[in-house]
Amino acid sequence: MEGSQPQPHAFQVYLRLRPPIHQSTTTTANEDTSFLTVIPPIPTFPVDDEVDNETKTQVTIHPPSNHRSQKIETFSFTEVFDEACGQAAVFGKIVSPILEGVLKDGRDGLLATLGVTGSGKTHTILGNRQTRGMTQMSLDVIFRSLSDRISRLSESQMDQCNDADADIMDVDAFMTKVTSIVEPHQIPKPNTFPTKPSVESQVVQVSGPASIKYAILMSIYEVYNDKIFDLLAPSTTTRRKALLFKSTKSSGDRKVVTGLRKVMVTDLYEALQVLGVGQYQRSHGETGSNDKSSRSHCFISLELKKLKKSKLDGSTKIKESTFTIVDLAGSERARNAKTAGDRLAEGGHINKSLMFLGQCLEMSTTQSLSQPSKIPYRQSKLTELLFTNSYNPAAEPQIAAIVVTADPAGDFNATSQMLKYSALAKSSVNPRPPTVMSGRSVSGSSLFSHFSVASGVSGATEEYRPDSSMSAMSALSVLSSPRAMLSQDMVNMIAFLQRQLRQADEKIKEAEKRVEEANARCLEVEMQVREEVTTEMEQRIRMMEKKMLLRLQDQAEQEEVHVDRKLDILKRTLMETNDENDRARDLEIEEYVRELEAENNSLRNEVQALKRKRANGESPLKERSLNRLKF
Ligand SMILES: Nc1ncnc2c1ncn2[C@@H]1O[C@H](COP(=O)(O)OP(=O)(O)OP(=O)(O)O)[C@@H](O)[C@H]1O
Repeated sequence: MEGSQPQPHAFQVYLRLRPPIHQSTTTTANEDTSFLTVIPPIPTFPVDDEVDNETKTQVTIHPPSNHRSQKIETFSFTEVFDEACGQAAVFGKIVSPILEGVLKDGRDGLLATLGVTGSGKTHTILGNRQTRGMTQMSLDVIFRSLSDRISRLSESQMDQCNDADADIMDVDAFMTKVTSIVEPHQIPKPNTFPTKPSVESQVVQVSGPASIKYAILMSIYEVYNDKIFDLLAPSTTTRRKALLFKSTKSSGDRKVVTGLRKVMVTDLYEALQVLGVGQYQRSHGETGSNDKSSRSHCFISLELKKLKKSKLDGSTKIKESTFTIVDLAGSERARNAKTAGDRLAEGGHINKSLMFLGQCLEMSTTQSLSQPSKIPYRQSKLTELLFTNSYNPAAEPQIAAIVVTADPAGDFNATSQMLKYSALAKSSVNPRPPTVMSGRSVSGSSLFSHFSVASGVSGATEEYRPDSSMSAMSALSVLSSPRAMLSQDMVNMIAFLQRQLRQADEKIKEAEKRVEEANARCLEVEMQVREEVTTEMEQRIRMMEKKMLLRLQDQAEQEEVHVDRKLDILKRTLMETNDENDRARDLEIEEYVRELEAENNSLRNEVQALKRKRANGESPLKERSLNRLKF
């Protein structure tokens, strides 16, 4: 499964310890000021032939007794080089494999040193008066390996491979130009560079027909206050022009430093001349921590142009590979460095860029190389320069190594901080207070002779008892004296701890399996309960529906009876109303009839009376009354 594979890391990260140089006047020869211990390789049980039992990969740091945290931390690296390791050993283990990749496979290579100020970064990269650094040894190996294949670029070839607006120059023209600006005596002479250690045995066999040639271009630049400056283009004015880091037409997605001066060199002597100019031009300064402290991140770039002539049309195909050597400025604490003004501002820029580098390194140990977008390397010029080409998706990733340098007797806080973000893995333990074990109290002198480990989820506790008679005090002195040789007892104890860890691991896995099974069972039960609840609910709903229907029917019937009753009342009321009306009308008619009859009677009487009067010959007035009656 892809996710479970260990992720490839952008860098191999090595740790190199600096030997003590100046014995403090207040420190006696026996007094041990070191807070750092290299853990001897743990023998594998049973002995595994494939495991390199000589390679040291871990260190522990023990805080000074007055430090607020007494946590003992362990850091893992690709390999740890102790104080006794010289330049040749470091070169052989770290740089030789990179050079093989560059010379044989045409890959890009990167070597960088990282560490607190004064921890030995520049010493590793450039050496000192007596010893060569990785740069001189690399140049020596490159020229020895390519010897009679070294060539110069023709004008047209220069145009062909100049993708970054570079100022490509022959070394003679370059030295003439430089010495017209800089006093020649100020530039370190190549013959003052040491010749030791020798690298004759490290020569890389380059295969292919002898017609394949190589041209070598050298450029040196620095990142100072987050700006890139060319160290091979000395200026007559104090104002230097910063260079751009960008992608060009021919470089595609890959970013390159544009406008750089690139000097064509054909042998070690010429290369050392160019290196001398770069070293002279680099920003240095005196600080409280280092009297010749690097105040910038210096990049030395060696471009190998592989020239292959076509037999068909005589044109030259150019394949490029670059080996970049980086001497980073050291992180520093202003209080220790006793800096002010420009130096303080430089220190701020240095620390900031190193903080970003730390973030990128930490993330690159947890991220897959296939997810480069998640590494925040665009935060500073330094991280962009270091990481952009490591993650170049268009090309094979470069072979990259970081050498973290540390002074075991230097600044504890700064060094532990540096180890924290550069280590490939880390763990820590807090010295434990007296513990109650198996019903017995373990305290004081027996704390170290009885070592307890809670094993796995069951909480069972196993005890470690040393085979030999190592006393609590001697165990204590081993733990507090990092430089002391670790006894067989300690090795046994570590092996015992490893066994315990393995057991705990197995128990954790078993417990995880059980939790998974329990989860599955829970899920099953949950499904069953859900089904039962659903069925019961459906039954209840059906019953409720039935009840509701019956109640509605009841209601409807009652309504009907109620309405019928109302209708009856209405009918009755109507009928009663009609009867009363009829009776009233009849009475009225009767009354009217009676009135009419009365009037009739009175009229009849009047007619009788008139008739009688007429018969008796009475007046016309009386006749008129008679007419009215006729009418
Ligand atoms: N492995 C070593 N063997 C011998 N001397 C060493 C070693 N490492 C460092 N030194 C010496 O320690 C001193 C400080 O080392 P160096 O200048 O390389 O530190 P640095 O990490 O580059 O510091 P800065 O970041 O301030 O430039 C120098 O005198 C150097 O020669």
